[in-house]
Amino acid sequence: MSVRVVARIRPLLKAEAEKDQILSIHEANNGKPQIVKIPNPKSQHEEYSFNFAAAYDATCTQQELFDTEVAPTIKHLFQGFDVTLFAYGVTGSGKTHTMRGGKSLADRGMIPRLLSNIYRKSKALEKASNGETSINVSMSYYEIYTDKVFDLFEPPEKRTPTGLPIREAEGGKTVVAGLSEVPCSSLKEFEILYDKANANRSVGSTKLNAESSRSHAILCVKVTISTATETRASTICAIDLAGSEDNRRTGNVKERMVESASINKSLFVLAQCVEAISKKQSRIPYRESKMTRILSLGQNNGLTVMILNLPPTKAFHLDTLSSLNFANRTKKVEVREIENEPIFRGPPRPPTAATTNGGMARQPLRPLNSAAANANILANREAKVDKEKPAKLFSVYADKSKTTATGTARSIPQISSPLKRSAVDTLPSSRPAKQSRPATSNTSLLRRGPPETTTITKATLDSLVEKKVAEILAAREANVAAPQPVVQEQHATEREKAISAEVQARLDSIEKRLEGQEGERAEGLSYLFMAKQHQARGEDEDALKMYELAQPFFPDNQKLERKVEKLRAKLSARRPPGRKSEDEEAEGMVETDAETQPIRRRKKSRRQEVQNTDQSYQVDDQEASYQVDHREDAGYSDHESPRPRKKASKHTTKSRSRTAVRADSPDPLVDRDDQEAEHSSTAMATPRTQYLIDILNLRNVSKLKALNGLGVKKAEAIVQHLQEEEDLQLTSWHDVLNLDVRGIGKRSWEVMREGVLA
Ligand SMILES: Nc1ncnc2c1ncn2[C@@H]1O[C@H](COP(=O)(O)OP(=O)(O)OP(=O)(O)O)[C@@H](O)[C@H]1O
Repeated sequence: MSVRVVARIRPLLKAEAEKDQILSIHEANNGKPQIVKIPNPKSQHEEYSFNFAAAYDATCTQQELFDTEVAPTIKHLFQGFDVTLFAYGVTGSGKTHTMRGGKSLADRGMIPRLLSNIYRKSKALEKASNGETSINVSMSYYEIYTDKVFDLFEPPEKRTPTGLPIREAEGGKTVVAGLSEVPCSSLKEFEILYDKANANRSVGSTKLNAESSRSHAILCVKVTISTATETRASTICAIDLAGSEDNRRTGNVKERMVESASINKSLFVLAQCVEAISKKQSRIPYRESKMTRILSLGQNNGLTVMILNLPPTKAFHLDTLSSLNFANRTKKVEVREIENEPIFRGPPRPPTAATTNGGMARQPLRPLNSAAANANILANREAKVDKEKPAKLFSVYADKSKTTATGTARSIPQISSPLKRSAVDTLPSSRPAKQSRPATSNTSLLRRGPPETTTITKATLDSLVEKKVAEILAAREANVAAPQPVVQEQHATEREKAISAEVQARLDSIEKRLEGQEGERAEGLSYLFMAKQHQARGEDEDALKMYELAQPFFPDNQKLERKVEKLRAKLSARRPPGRKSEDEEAEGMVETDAETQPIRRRKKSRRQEVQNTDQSYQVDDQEASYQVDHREDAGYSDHESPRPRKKASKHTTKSRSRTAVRADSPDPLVDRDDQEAEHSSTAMATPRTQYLIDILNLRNVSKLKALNGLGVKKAEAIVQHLQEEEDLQLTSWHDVLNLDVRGIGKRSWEVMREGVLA
């Protein structure tokens, strides 16, 4: 099934005038309001039509939106399906209002209403089953701020600068390691917890929104239903994305610009992912931003609902058009509806450290041997007895149940992830997903049991660490999960069980180093992405600022230095720059830099096409989509909101392949014609190059074989060559090209590199 996309137009704000409204909602052929119309910014008498699953105008209340869009998903949640609910839109369009809402009963957003509903349904089910069914609710809440993940249940002062690492888990899911998961058994508890966590969220003031979210916030609510025979857990994730921003209008200062660059970059990558999915491309660039890795749109299982928030006025004209185009593509993204499997109970066995630890957000349940399942159930029971159940108080919502005392967020027991290895690690957990954790935590960094007392030699330690690093690199290379716990549980050997705290500490430090480097580089790359976007729109001053911000991250990059010099010269030669007209912005093509010329040519010819099809703005879904996509190609792909560059169908082969390389490259520094930047021995390796280097340094035939265009013989020849040069450690692309392996030339290395993330 596809992502359900619904549009919501927010009401006019005080400072906005009625005459400036540009959006209207219309009925589709089925008589339901589903169509959003917006004028062509260049020709007001023309309109574009976008057809969604539903469209809500400014009169839509929070209750109405919840009843029609969110409440139906709760049924699926209780049936064992995961659900993703996310709000998308430009800054100030109403995302936070929709998801979190205000304090009054009527203003409450989707999230508090969702929780209210979950608790109400849980109580009804428990009651109807005469106590045979028990339902536990727990949650994690985190933000992605400047491409780093922070636990919102932790106070900001406890944050580490690099944030929490994210990892691939089973089934391609992405999980955040070290995240708190907090049991929360009543609406009142939730309110306290949620308010406190929201106070930790990064919010700032811009000219477009006094309380602008500077981060993407992700709340994951896990509902675990246990009966006498089985336990099943499913998760609903409610995501309030930060909005894209036009920094000429936000009035952002340097700090805000940094946040903005990161927000825009992640949304840009999201748009690229959606485009790649809708075009059924083999490579979806999820990995280029943490938000897209976590959201994994199109990779996640379960229902996905996107609420497209739209500001009604023409001040946001181009942004709104961009959002509508994005949403139009998103509705074509297919998601798999896969039920989380229950865990059946079997003969009991005592709980082990691993079965009472482990567990991460959105971890799917997997069938297990009954012993493992039972161990956890036993642990759950014990946990229940031990745990002081927080008192409940319902007063605000329509929930029927009544309780008396209130708890505070502090009093809520907080189960920290096993990855943190805190004191609570030894506590039994109520999380059934942990049943699927291995009894031994030896072969994956995702699992960490309490320190074993067994002593092992330094050589063993080194070999274990090496093995672990090799696994991480292999998992990255193949873009798949690390070896799976269930299998490991069955095949664990005694020696592996002896992994000690010392090994874990060393692994931690290696991981931290890797994550830290990636984080810094990602930040630098986000400036480059922004710079490129600005430059493509002819916003040279902003582009220069972004390039300058990127410079410290790429200190020896001559290509970047040349760009900065060139832009400075261009700007100083220019008269004082005036603001461009909206028409020019829509064209987005005032740039004279050779780099953007292919796009300018493309747009011109496409604009021509639009002229020929202008008369047919159809309401019909298919046609509307076609028209929109078609027109979007005609010149709306480069306005404020980040958009991927489009491939042209009417170009020479040369220009097409050039564009394709750009779209495909994760690194703006390595456009095909710019590769000298990487060929320099001092340049930083791009992610793909780095992966290739890592694999080569491992000297592992099977990992090399997995790369594109490389047969066994060549892989063996490379490894043999590297083994002969025992001390050789490759550090750059230049080193790779200098390898003198028979039959492997520059082109072969390039093909291998391209195959790394494909
Ligand atoms: N449906 C609505 N009804 C009433 N007011 C709304 C509605 N939607 C948005 N608003 C108001 O519009 C303003 C901007 O909304 P909000 O902060 O939710 O935007 P946002 O999209 O989350 O922005 P950002 O991305 O900058 O965080 C707020 O003052 C909010 O109260």
